[in-house]
Amino acid sequence: MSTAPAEPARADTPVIQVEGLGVALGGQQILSGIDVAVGPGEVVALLGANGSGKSTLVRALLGIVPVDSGTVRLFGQPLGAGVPWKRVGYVPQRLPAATGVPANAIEVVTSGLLTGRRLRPPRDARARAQAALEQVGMADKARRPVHELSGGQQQRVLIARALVRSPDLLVLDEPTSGIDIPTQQTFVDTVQRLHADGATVLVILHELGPFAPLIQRALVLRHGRLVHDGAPPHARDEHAEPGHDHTHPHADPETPGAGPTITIEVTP
Ligand SMILES: Nc1ncnc2c1ncn2[C@@H]1O[C@H](COP(=O)(O)OP(=O)(O)OP(=O)(O)O)[C@@H](O)[C@H]1O
Repeated sequence: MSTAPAEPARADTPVIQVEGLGVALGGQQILSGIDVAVGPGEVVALLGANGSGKSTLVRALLGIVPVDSGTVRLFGQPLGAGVPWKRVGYVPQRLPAATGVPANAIEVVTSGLLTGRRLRPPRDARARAQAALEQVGMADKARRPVHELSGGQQQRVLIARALVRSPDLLVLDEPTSGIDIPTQQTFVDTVQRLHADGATVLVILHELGPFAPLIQRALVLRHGRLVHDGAPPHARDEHAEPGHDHTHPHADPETPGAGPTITIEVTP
């Protein structure tokens, strides 16, 4: 088989391009028929009820779970060694508070600078990692073992680990859950700065919350299918209060693509 050189990505090449994506896990179809393209510089929220497949979609995009059907391209390259992974930052869903990770915060953040086979971090890694910790308000905890940190602090370390790469594509799985409000705002400001520098952001959110001013477009999943791709829904005022933790779109399940009438309900 010939191995043609990868085509250089054009400026208008979608950063994320998904066609006919299907994922099955444990014998169960989790995602079906997902088509979506995210262009350079877009900030897109991924919404949907618990179990609708948001994390699975993000994990499939990043090659963490296998794709059963369809294709995924990042920066114009099919998933695999051709993807410029160095340009991708990922913040996974929050770790449980008590993990046995035998590393301190700055070591975890520095690991964000290791890519591919390169096991030696760049010379300025320490300074960059310290600066990233500062951006999430954790500079004073750089040498604290991660397992001694609270769940919210561990999440901030994972965010710093993604930020230290100065990613062109930042993918976040519920990044602000378990983080106090002032820190959430600091983090949103940081994402805003990355966006202003041209980064593309895909963020799974339970509710738009402090991210609302940044979100230009929302994708809503329901039972593993995309039912909305367009304007972000408005939070219902009477439900949009702290302490409410369940989010789901109000789309008719039989009418995919129901459009801007979708609202987010946040129930106690
Ligand atoms: N490794 C797996 N094996 C089998 N089923 C899985 C696996 N991972 C996820 N699932 C199932 O896939 C469905 C979608 O899960 P996923 O975590 O993607 O949903 P989600 O929308 O991110 O939910 P949440 O908001 O609760 O994080 C769920 O029914 C889940 O139980």
